[in-house]
Amino acid sequence: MTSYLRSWIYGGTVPAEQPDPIPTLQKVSPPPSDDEDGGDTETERGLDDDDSPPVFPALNSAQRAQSSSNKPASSNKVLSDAMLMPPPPVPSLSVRTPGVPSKPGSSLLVPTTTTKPPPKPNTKRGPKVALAPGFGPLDWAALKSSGADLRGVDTLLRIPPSVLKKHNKKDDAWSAFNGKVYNMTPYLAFHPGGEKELMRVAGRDGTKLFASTHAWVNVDFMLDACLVGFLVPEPASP
Ligand code: HEM
Repeated sequence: MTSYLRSWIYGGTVPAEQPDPIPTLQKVSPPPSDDEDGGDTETERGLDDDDSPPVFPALNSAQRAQSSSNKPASSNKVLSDAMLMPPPPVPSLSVRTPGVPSKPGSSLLVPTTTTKPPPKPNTKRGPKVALAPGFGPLDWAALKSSGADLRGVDTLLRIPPSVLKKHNKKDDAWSAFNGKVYNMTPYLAFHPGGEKELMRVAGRDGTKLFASTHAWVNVDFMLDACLVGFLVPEPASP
């Protein structure tokens, strides 16, 4: 059976082992019969005891003829490993050292953000000051909307730097932020950064220090009830 399969697969020429010779058809003439009909029963054809399947493909088929004679010898070769297509190259990712670019121009470059050390937090700002009871942000909001006079002036003023300079005491502390002058005195006890820090800009323009400390704080909203006027250039002396 194996020799038959081999002959089927290799088309008759087996490289390693020679196939069994293909049996040739032998014409068996029926034995002389007494039957006048000429004899057509199974017993008469001699097939009654033969359970073997028919040969496939048939011994005289065109398929068999083609496979055994027409194929070139090279088509029967089994490819060895060396003749096969080589496997794809191993991706360089597996041998890449973290933090070191594998190849210039590679799409697998480490993002520059991961190689830079994180920026140091701003340590220039002082710590939050513990506010006295009744001086929290909500208390300040309540005081602002209470209608109490937090300006100390009857009308908005035009304030030159020389005038601003004079308001530098705790009980009379003015400061300019973005061209607007505010009376900081009522806010001193409410400032989360403490009175001391706030007094650093008393009597002068505090825009720069304010922005470098906490640019996200909305001073115009925080001190809207404390507005006293606008910073103007010094009038020219006569
Ligand atoms: C009059 C204008 C100012 C207002 C309305 C104001 C308001 C505030 C507010 C609302 C906070 C809390 C911020 C937060 O929690 O994120 C704060 C914190 C602080 N402020 Fe001011 N501030 C003013 C001016 C200043 C100035 C001139 C300084 C001077 C350096 C200063 C120094 C600080 C500091 C050090 C903190 C620290 C606490 C923190 O880390 O939050 N502030 N300020």
